[in-house]
Amino acid sequence: MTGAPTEVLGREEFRSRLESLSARYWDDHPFHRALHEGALRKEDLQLWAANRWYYQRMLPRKDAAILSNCPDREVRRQWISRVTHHDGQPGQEGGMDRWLRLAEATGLDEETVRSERLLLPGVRFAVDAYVEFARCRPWQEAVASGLTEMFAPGLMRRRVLAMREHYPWLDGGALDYFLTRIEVTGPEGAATLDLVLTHCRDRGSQDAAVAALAFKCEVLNAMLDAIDHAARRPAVTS
Ligand SMILES: O=C(O)c1cc(C(=O)O)c2c(n1)C(=O)C(=O)c1cc(C(=O)O)[nH]c1-2
Repeated sequence: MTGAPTEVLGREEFRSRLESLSARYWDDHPFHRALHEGALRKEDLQLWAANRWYYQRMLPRKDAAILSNCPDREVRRQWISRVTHHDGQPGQEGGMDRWLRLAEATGLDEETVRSERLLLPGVRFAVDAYVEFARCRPWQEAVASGLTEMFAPGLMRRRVLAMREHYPWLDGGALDYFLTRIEVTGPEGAATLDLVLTHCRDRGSQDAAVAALAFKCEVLNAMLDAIDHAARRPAVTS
């Protein structure tokens, strides 16, 4: 017999296929390595912060797209906190504000970040592809694409330690974005995994979930490729 396998994966096998994609995560990307080794110049940090701003800004819209595609009330009740985490509740600060604080600590002013003058085309294309994926694909796949969060807590912890050590000129509130995310990302990643394991019930949707997570790893790496390329560009001498 030929064709794709159709046997449904057991929960543990499905989980381990998803987790095996940690090998394609962006933790070990050369730009992250340089960031964590203290090898970045101030202007590289600025470029990184200004470009990741676009990711941060689009995350709640990505999550709102998932909500709009999801017919399951219980899932929507659970998912909506991702929108409010980044946007903030009325009158309160959200993740986007904390990211702006980090960007300002690198020496950028808020207007420069918000104007997106420093936004690289490669980062825009990658982030837009992620949001478009959430708009167009079944909600289970879009949720699965967010599973990179399973891999994020350790990376964020390492980053906070490394940034304190190597970039001590960043002021006190600069790392609040990551300190807040570290608390949230672990439980969110576990809840997302449970949703995917529960709601992808046939082999087709299980394979699609694995492919969605691989796609998301590509989105993240494409962002850093673009930033790394721009940051390391040698100065023009003539
Ligand atoms: O700093 C990081 O390395 C990192 C990675 C990721 C990720 O793995 O997608 C997210 C975040 N941070 C993050 O702060 C965040 O809010 C977030 C949301 C999502 C998502 O796909 O919905 N990923 C991530």
